[in-house]
Order: sequence, then C-alpha cells, then structure tokens
Amino acid sequence: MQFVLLPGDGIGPEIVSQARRVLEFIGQKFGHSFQFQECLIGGIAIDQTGDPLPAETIAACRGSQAILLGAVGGPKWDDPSAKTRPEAGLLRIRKELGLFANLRPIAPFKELLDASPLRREIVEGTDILFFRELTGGIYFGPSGSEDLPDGGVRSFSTMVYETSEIERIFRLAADAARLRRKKLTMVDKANVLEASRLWRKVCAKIAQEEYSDLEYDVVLVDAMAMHLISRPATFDVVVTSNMFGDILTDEASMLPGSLGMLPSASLGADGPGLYEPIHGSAPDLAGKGVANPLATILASAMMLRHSCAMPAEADAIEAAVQAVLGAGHRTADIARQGQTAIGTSEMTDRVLEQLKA
Ligand SMILES: NC(=O)c1ccc[n+]([C@@H]2O[C@H](COP(=O)([O-])OP(=O)(O)OC[C@H]3O[C@@H](n4cnc5c(N)ncnc54)[C@H](O)[C@@H]3O)[C@@H](O)[C@H]2O)c1
Ligand SMILES: CC(C)[C@H](C(=O)O)[C@@H](O)C(=O)O
Ligand SMILES: [Mg+2]
Repeated sequence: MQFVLLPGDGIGPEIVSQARRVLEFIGQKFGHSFQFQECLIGGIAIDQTGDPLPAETIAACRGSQAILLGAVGGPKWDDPSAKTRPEAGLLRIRKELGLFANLRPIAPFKELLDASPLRREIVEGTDILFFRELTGGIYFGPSGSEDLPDGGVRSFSTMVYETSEIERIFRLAADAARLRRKKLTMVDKANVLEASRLWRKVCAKIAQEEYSDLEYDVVLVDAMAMHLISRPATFDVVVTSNMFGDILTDEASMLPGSLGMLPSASLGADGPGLYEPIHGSAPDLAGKGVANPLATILASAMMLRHSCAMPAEADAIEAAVQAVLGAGHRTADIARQGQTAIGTSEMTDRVLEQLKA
C-alpha cells in the first residue's frame, strides 16, 4: 500500500516524520506492507521547482492509496507581490483531486479537559463532526485587483456556490448525522450573503425531503462562533461553507486546548483522500522540536480508517494517544501549570510505547 507524504514547510517535516514512525510500526504490528513516497508541496516546492504543486507531486498523489500532509507556508514566502504562494499548492491539490469534503472532528479526549482554557463543564461531552466544504466558495470564486484613478487599488474575492456543490456536501453530512446522534446544524450568513441564501434553500429542501428523521437547524455564523464555546456539547454534525468552516474549527481547537490536537480528512467522490492536521506550519515553533505531533498522528488514524478500511489499526492509534494523555504526557501547547512539557519526538515515543504494550 503506497502512501504519499507531503511534509511541506515549517513544522510540517517534523510532525510528518513522527506520524510516519507510527504508521511504520502499525504496518509491522498488523502485517501490512506500507510504502511511503515523499513529495514536494508548498514553499519548499517553490524554492526547488518554482511551483508550489509540481506535476510529479500531483501524479504521485493520484497513484497513491492516500496522502498525509504536514503544512505549507511561512514568512519566507509571505511577500504579497510574489508570483505564487505555498498556500496555492494546497488549494490546487484539493481542487485537482476533487476533495470537496473536509471532515474535522472536535471530540476532546476526557483525559485532556484540563488543557482547555474553557471550563471543564462546558467542554465535557463535546463530540462534533464538522463538514467543511473545501473546493468552492470565496476561496475559488472570481478574484482580482485593479488600479484606481485616485491611486488606490480595488481588490475582490467572491463567494460563489452552485446547487450541486451544496447538495453533495450536505448529503454527506446528513448521512453522517444519521449514523451519529441524528442532529445536523447548517451554518451560514443568509441574512447578508446571496450564496448563503442558496445554501439555506438547498439544504432545507434536502433536509425536509430526504432526512426528516434528523433534527435539523440553521445558525448564523457569527452566533455560531459564540455557541461553539458556550454550549459545544449540544452540537452533533455541523455543515458549512469553506471559509466559515476554516475559521470555526480553529476556534474549536480551544475545546481540546490546542490546534496541535485536531486532525482532518479531505475526501472526494473517489480517488485518494488527503489527511492533515488542521493547523499550519507554526513558524514560531519550526526547528525547535516542540510542536505537538498528535494532530498528525490522529490524521494518520483517520487515513487508515477512511482510505484503507483499517478500523482496528485506527482504533489502536487513537487508544494509544488517549492512554498517553491519560498518563499525563504533554507537549508545551497542552501542558498546564505543574506539568512538564515533552518534545515532538518524545511524545511520539510515548505513543509507540503504548502501541507496543
Ligand atoms: N493546512 C496548512 O498547510 C495550513 C493551515 C493553516 C495555516 N497554514 C499556513 O501556516 C502559516 C502560519 O500560519 P498561522 O501562524 O496563522 O497558523 P498556525 O496554525 O501555523 O499556528 C497558529 C498557532 O498555533 C500553534 N500551533 C500550530 N500547530 C501546532 C502544533 N502542532 N503544536 C503546537 N502548537 C501549534 C502555533 O505555534 C501558533 O501559535 C501561514 O503561512 C499559513 O498560511 C497552513
Ligand atoms: C493554508 C490555508 C489555505 C488553509 C485553508 O484556509 O484552507 C488552512 O487554513 C487550513 O485550514 O487548511
Ligand atoms: Mg485553517
């Protein structure tokens, strides 16, 4: 079974190499032959080839079982007048592989409730599955800039959605809700945005005609930002557009206490899935050996579950992470007063020890 690894930039290589150690161990333990091919994406790809998503990378991804990505981007490539950016490589791989559904589970381990800045009784029992639309919306609509006669500039990015793009992500989310606690929340900004009004119309129709067994409700995104940290345990499946999902899930990382805890899966109708932590390249931590590798390790578990039909292997990784947290091991981002922080590779050592036990 062939996996493509896309370490990328910043802490990307540090965390992907740790997830690889876990995958290699799982392969041995369960008798699978896992092969890994590392390819370029992001800033490092710009530096080496001039392109944030070289043709060889996309070809290798297409031929793989699944893809594990670290992160792209960093201050080195932040010049606003540069021809391209690392992030363009990530957007292109999502689009070219048709990965329209980004699943972001927010289910803080009970062993980690002390790491959240929120009160324990607020976080306790939270188990949300976000479905973020990933290949449309304001990220991909018409955009541009033009010089104005007054010497200024006009720039625009446009939120565009078509019925079919909304239908497919909504049905996936609704199917998932049916297998969970049968609650589905759609988040939009229909009081202002025309594209959100289309979401509201399309989703209401499908909910009514095809999913009347679900408890369905709609929440405006600004209010959702508040509900998410005041009553997170009341949500089950949440479905929303590209940018709202991006922002709300970074906010939701304060439920487990750190971005370093949240994995994600990007899936299309067919072909390989792409798995990654939801966080970025954390330039402030890069090269220090202190980044939390657990989001990426948990993303590998999602990869085994969703792209390889290996639920036992995925369960084993998740149980090992849970046991490690239960034993009180913490990287700096999730360490609280009185807890000693361990580094990136030490955290992985602890996970491997659990898997071996
Ligand atoms: N999927 C991706 O590749 C992706 C996602 C988000 C941001 N980015 C890019 O990353 C760069 C940095 O962006 P940013 O600083 O806004 O977001 P970021 O997610 O990299 O970091 C935000 C904060 O979270 C912390 N953090 C992130 N991951 C962590 C981990 N594993 N362990 C401990 N702490 C962690 C960072 O130290 C920082 O304080 C930008 O270029 C951005 O475009 C890439
Ligand atoms: C880096 C950026 C393009 C990306 C996004 O906005 O989708 C990131 O924030 C994410 O959440 O994966
Ligand atoms: Mg993001």
